[in-house]
Amino acid sequence: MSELLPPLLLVGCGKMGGAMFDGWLKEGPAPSFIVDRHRDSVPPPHQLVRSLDAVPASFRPGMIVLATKPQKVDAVLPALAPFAAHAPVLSVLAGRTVESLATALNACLPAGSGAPAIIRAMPNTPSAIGQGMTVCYAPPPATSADRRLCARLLSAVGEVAWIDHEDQMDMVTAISGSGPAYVFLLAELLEQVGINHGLPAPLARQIARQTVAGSGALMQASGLDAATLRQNVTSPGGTTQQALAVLMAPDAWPATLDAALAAAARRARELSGPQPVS
Ligand SMILES: NC(=O)c1ccc[n+]([C@@H]2O[C@H](COP(=O)([O-])OP(=O)(O)OC[C@H]3O[C@@H](n4cnc5c(N)ncnc54)[C@H](O)[C@@H]3O)[C@@H](O)[C@H]2O)c1
Ligand code: PRO
Repeated sequence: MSELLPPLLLVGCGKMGGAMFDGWLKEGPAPSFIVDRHRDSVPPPHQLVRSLDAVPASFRPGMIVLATKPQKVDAVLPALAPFAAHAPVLSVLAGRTVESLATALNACLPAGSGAPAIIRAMPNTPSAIGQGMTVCYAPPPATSADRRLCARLLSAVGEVAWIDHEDQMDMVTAISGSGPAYVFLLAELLEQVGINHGLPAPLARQIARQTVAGSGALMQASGLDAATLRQNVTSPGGTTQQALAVLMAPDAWPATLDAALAAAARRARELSGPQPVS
């Protein structure tokens, strides 16, 4: 039997925190506290509370996971600080830099406290089914033990990669953090175009969904390059070639995706520091 994941203090259990927690539940973390205003329940032995003030001061998490919206995080830092004095913080906030978060957290700690260990990570929602992709950045004072613990937690919900340069995180966010949304949009558009061209709606939905899901599964199972898999579909002089000539024109998908990812990365940079409360 695999070793239990350590006790967690998860602050924010919405779409992303919830996706990770649902994945961790399959591995069985040690009894943990989940702080969230909206989630209805968590299975025992874990405890759901509405505010950090309800977490016993004696609780010693192995890892604190911060997954509130960037606009909400500064409000939770004063109550989080006593726990952060004893455990590393894994932040999944888009944009917010380690230095900015450390400065804000430090301001809540008693004078003379050591600098908090903060690991910045960008996961994605397929973590809920163990198919996530998380990229991590862990500068000192995070230790190699903190990195190992973080890798253990995140590898329980998918693949993990590390970067040494924090400025790469904004493009990572644009690609793998936001990426599932682009894939789901593709499924939506395939379905809608099918309907617009006269297909029955249930059929359009079925073929769009299974095409996206099956293509992802094939890419993973085969290990082949995406370009090879694309070429395997593209018969010379056939139908796919005609569609790809439209999509691959320089001013079509290449330019559109470049602009879209640049916009997402720009927004991540805007979120690098404390945000106005919304
Ligand atoms: N959604 C994604 O695909 C995704 C991917 C990667 C990273 N992220 C990051 O994850 C974070 C959360 O995003 P989300 O989409 O899950 O948002 P969300 O709104 O679904 O979840 C945030 C949760 O935090 C809770 N919360 C906020 N303030 C609180 C407080 N003071 N006390 C207790 N609970 C509080 C809310 O109840 C909510 O359930 C963001 O920082 C985002 O950048 C999201
Ligand atoms: N969802 C978050 C956002 O849209 C971060 C990546 C995916 O900001």
